[in-house]
Amino acid sequence: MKVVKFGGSSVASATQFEKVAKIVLADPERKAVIVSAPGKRFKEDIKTTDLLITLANSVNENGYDQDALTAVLNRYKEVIEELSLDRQLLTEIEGNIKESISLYRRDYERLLDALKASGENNNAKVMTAYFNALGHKAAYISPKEAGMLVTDEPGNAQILPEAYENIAKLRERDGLLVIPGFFGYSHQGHIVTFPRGGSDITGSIIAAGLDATEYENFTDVDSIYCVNPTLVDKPHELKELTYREMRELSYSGFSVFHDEALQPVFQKGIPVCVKNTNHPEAPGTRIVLERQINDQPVVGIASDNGFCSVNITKYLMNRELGFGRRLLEILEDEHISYEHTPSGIDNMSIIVRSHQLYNGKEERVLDRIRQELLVDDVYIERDLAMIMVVGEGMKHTVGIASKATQALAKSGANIKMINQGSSEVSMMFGVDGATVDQAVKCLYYAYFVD
Ligand SMILES: Nc1ncnc2c1ncn2[C@@H]1O[C@H](COP(=O)(O)OP(=O)(O)O)[C@@H](O)[C@H]1O
Ligand SMILES: N[C@@H](CC(=O)OP(=O)(O)O)C(=O)O
Repeated sequence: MKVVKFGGSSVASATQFEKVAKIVLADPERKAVIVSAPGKRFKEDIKTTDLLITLANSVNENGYDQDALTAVLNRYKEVIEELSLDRQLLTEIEGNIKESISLYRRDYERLLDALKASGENNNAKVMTAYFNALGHKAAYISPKEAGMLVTDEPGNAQILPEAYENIAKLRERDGLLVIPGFFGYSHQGHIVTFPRGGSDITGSIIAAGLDATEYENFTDVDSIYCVNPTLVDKPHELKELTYREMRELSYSGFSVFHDEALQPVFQKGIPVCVKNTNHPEAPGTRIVLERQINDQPVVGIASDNGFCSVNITKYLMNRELGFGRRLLEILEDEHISYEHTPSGIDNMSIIVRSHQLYNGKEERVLDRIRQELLVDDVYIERDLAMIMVVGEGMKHTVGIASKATQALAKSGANIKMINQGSSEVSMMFGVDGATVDQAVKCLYYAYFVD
């Protein structure tokens, strides 16, 4: 039994729906179909999720922006009309969106989650109607019916362990199961969405719950490439990656597969195959527990912007018991998660995502560090980018770091920090945000071309 997830680009238009049906029906093992909300049809297009966010932002005491609602409805209208589906579906979609607006009008966080979730929810209903119209038995399964229980954190849901037992019961159901991605329900009865891009997470949870033999993730590229294909022309295709490699790469910028989507399948050892809806014959990339390490120690180079570093200096920091703990406690108190903590004997840097330090939080954190830890100096460095060089083979290969530092020097990027975890599956470099693209290109040439 396979679980198949189709990303936003794969369900963006009637033509894409036709490709999806062809793919699903070509293999009787494909049992559960997870769909995203309609994504971009062309480069400048706007994803339905973003249209829904605009709609949520327009809601006030007096109503909402009718144009914003029309923009959302048009995405479904186009598909319903072109596939000659029952127009009643569109009326239901409109009713469903208006109901969410009137229910949550005074609670922005819940409204936002309910509207964001409606993007995938309504698309799953349209997809089910399409399978039925083609004469195939398919049922729309709401995340509530599937028992997708999640934590009650709007926009940041995490699956609860009891959800897996609920999902397992779906194995007995006949026909295709069409399940909307991106959200679940909390014990409090609220719709709660996963982080952006979270339909990948739903697919992985359903695959684990159903004990699938494979999780197929259909997108708009033939495979996962060794660098972001928008940065380098025709980079190397990756045939196979381990879960650990993929986790590092997706966390660090390979947006093709959500990093939080690996845990559920990893725990069950279910292989993931990333494939192209527009070219399903291509073998795609398999993500597995172990792979044969070949003579290519580095498999990928990922990068991400939007970090900042809180740099702290205190003489004899190394002798002060509990310094690190108290510093991290301040961050915990302020609800800030950190990414890396490179350190020296008298200094420590905490790398955090910049969006967490806003609305006066930055000043409060600095003041607390000064007053509670009596540091000699503390300041924040913004606009940092992190580059991650990843590969299971790195730990057995001499000279990986020197190759990287030479390539970074050649690119003109100034290395602000280097971090290598004990797993030795990755090496991180912090550079100025403005220099990161050129840096990645030079690293790509150093490891994959030269
Ligand atoms: N290393 C990479 N390999 C393949 N695609 C990548 C990589 N890094 C970033 N991407 C981007 O990820 C995109 C697919 O992800 P996404 O837009 O989320 O697709 P979907 O619509 O299927 O959810 C690709 O079009 C590509 O631009
Ligand atoms: N539609 C949601 C969830 C998702 O996973 O979408 P996509 O498959 O288009 O990345 C988003 O845009 O975040």
